[in-house]
Formats: sequence, C-alpha cells, structure tokens
Amino acid sequence: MKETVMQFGEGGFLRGFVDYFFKKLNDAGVYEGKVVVIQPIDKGMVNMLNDQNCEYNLYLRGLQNGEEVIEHTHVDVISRGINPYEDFDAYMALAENPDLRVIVSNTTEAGIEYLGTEKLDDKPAKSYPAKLTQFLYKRFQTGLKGFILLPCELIDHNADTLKECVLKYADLWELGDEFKNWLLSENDFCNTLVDRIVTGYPRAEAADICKELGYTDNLIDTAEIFHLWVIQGHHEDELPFNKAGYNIVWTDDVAPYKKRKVRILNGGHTSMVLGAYLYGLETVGECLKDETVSSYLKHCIFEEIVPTLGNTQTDINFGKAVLERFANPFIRHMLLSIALNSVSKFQVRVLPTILEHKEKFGKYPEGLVMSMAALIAFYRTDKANDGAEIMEFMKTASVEDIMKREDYWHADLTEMIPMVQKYYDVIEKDGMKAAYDLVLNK
Ligand SMILES: NC(=O)c1ccc[n+]([C@@H]2O[C@H](COP(=O)([O-])OP(=O)(O)OC[C@H]3O[C@@H](n4cnc5c(N)ncnc54)[C@H](O)[C@@H]3O)[C@@H](O)[C@H]2O)c1
Ligand SMILES: O=P(O)(O)OC[C@@H](O)[C@@H](O)[C@H](O)[C@H](O)CO
Repeated sequence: MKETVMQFGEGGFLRGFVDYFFKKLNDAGVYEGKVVVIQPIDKGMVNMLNDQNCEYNLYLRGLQNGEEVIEHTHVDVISRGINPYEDFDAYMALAENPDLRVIVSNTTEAGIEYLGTEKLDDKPAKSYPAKLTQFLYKRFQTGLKGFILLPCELIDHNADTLKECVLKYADLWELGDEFKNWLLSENDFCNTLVDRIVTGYPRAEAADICKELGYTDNLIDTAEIFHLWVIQGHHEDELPFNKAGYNIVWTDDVAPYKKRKVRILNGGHTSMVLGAYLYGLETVGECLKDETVSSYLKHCIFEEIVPTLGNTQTDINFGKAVLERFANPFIRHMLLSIALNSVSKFQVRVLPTILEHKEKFGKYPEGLVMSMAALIAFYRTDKANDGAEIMEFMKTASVEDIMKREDYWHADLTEMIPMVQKYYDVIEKDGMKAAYDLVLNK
C-alpha cells in the first residue's frame, strides 16, 4: 500500500492515537495509505519497530457507561521506520513520493524549537523544525504538492509555532521568497488539540499479554478509550475520520476546545490533587472512590467550572466524561505526578475560572478558592516539586505574601486573601475533611 503519512515520533502516544485512527480509516475502507515513521532524535525506537515488522498490539481500556471495556487492535498501518541519523537519504527520498500528503508529529513539549545553529546540509539537522525545513525544501524543488501538517505537541498554537520555526530556518538558510511563498500557500499547518491518556507499555502485564498472543510484542501500547482530536482546518474529505466513527473535530478555531479541556480536565486535576494528597490519598482513582473527595470534585466541575464556561450541554457532557475517565480502573494516575509544578498549573488551569466566576456571578467559587489554600498547605510539605525559588518561598511565606506574588499568579489577588486565609486556617487546624465539609456545607 502507498505511503501517505509521514510521522515524526515513534512514541506510545502517537502509536496509541494517530496510528490507531489511520489503521481504523483503512479498515473502514474510506482511506488507503500507510504511515512512515521518522525517528526525531538520534536515540530512539525505530529499530524496535522495524524488528517487529512495524506491527504492535494496542489495548484501549476504560469505563463506558459504567461498564469496563477493553478493545484490542493489532495495528499494522506503519510501513517502516526511518532513522535519519543512519539513513538520511531514505528520509529525504520521501519528498519525492507524490502520494505523501500528511505530516504528523509528537516531539514532546520540547521538540518544536528554533536553534538557529544548524546548516541546510547537516545530515540531519538537529531540531525537528530544522529537519522538516530540509524536507520541505526538497519537496518544493520537486514541484510536487505540499502537505497537511498536523502537529500533536501539547503547546499552544502548535502548528503556528512550527510554521514560524520553519520560516526562520528558511531565512537562516536563505532559501528564498519563492520557497517561503510555496510554504505558506501550498501547505496547511493546522493547529490541533489532542486528548487521550496513553499509558504506554504495560510492564506488569506484558508477559501475560504476550503469552496470550503467542508471540513477543515489545511495543504493546495501552490507552484509555476516550479520544478527542480537534483540528483547526478542513480536510475532512481527504481524511474522513468521522466516517470511520471517530471523534475528530474539524473547526475554524481550536481555542474553545482547548479552553474546555484545560479548565475542566486539567483544572479538575489541579484543584483536586493537592488537597486529596493532604487528605491521605495517592491516586486519582482513589479520589473518585472516596465519597468526600469525589463530591468535592463534582462540586468544582459542575457548580463552578462548567457554569463559568457557559454551562452548555457540551461542557456538561465533557465534565461527565472526565469523571468517567478519572475513575478508569485501568489507570493508576499518581496525585504526586500531577502535582508537579502546581503553581504554574494553578495559574493557567484553575485561577482563570476563579476570576471569571467572580466577574460573572459576583462571588468567588468556594471549592476552587479552597483548592488554593490546599495548594499553599501542600507546599509546606516536602512532597512539593517545583522550581527551587518557588519551593523555598512557598514553604514558609505567609498566605498573604504568597497571594501577593503577581509574578506567580499574573493577577492581583488581594481581594481573595481573607477567603484563602480562612480555608488555610481550617486545613491547618482541623484538617482537609473539615475544609471539604465547609465547601460542601456539611
Ligand atoms: N501519554 C499521554 O497520555 C499523552 C497525551 C497527550 C499528549 N502527550 C504528550 O506526549 C509527549 C510524550 O509522548 P509519549 O507518551 O509518546 O512519550 P514517548 O517518550 O514514548 O515519546 C516521545 C517522543 O518524542 C520524541 N522526542 C523527545 N524529545 C524530543 C526532542 N527534544 N526533539 C524531538 N523529538 C523529541 C522522541 O523521539 C519520541 O518519539 C509529552 O509531551 C506529553 O505531554 C502525552
Ligand atoms: O501532564 P501534566 O503534568 O501537564 O498535567 C497532568 C494532567 O492534568 C494531564 O497529564 C492530563 O491527564 C492530560 O492532559 C489528559 O489529556
């Protein structure tokens, strides 16, 4: 089968998300094309992929309407893996393939960067955008059609940032205006938002799974069933994921989807985990099983976050899906891992809801404000994990001084100090249970 998709990255996320969708597209008979995988950095796993004919088993596991569901897919949509550090020519030769049409990537939050130190004739250039520029320039020279680019990196405006980096390399390497015009007019850099928890290789269960399969698979992948891929652009005719039954949204603006996801899912996590840890729990699953903490989470999501967003049916449904996802018995998500860098997460994921709630309803939301007090109490413990300065300051500074750190919160929070102080005192004197009860009017 022809190769139509080039994928930068061979990690668990892309294999449990993008490759799964292309596999299902092919199976549904609405698309014909394989994915060729490029290893973005010199140390990687394309050899492992090639060693097993680029096939692997993916297990999607979770709750659907309260029932445990497991979906097993033997993914065979990847044609081959190329390591450009070992075979740069094979990588560049792909530019001459007229069938190649889509470029996807997940190079972590660090991958889309402009270094400015590489040369056009490096084999290959170091950063992902530089490698991509080498490739796109070759494509331009062939006179073939441009690409649909779907970066999956979890950074704001992922495609715009990638395009900016490529344009900078075009300037650095003096590739000319004609190339830059082609880049802008013949290629569509689509911002995307990806949402699926991919838990990767199931170390503890792998031996049993291989026994059942009857062969060794070193690249077994696991993920939740839920998926959402929002793509800013309109290529639904060429990539008819929806016809294959998947929740891929083509839109003119990815921003509202991102806001919903960050405020409800990530905001739900960040407002819950610090207090829940102080309360004595370890995982998100335990929180959902605990009556007090799950009531608190539901209160934050459905009484505070969702109403602030606008209380649309879509917001409510997303909130319900998040509860089911958090309760997924197959995922052991540690509170302390979510707690990493909570100060900046709180500023982006929770605080905007608190401030908008006050603006919209004239009062601060009790549950989320309490979570700020819990955050301060958590940073007094030795479990906090954040920048050195933040940890040192947060450990001993007064609630008032912490609230006044506009460099942390990017807002003036003076008005909120008495409320946060009240909850902080309750947590310190009577413990988390008392703070939860106060929020829930018990
Ligand atoms: N696992 C999830 O649930 C999930 C969900 C959504 C998004 N993500 C994001 O995906 C990323 C992790 O992906 P994964 O779970 O497949 O992990 P992984 O470690 O299996 O894969 C990481 C991939 O990124 C590449 N990479 C790493 N550093 C790079 C760099 N500096 N430049 C270019 N490429 C680089 C690696 O070569 C590899 O292909 C994280 O950034 C995470 O935020 C993960
Ligand atoms: O990955 P982080 O540390 O930025 O945030 C922790 C979680 O909120 C996050 O991993 C979610 O589970 C994920 O964003 C779901 O798509």
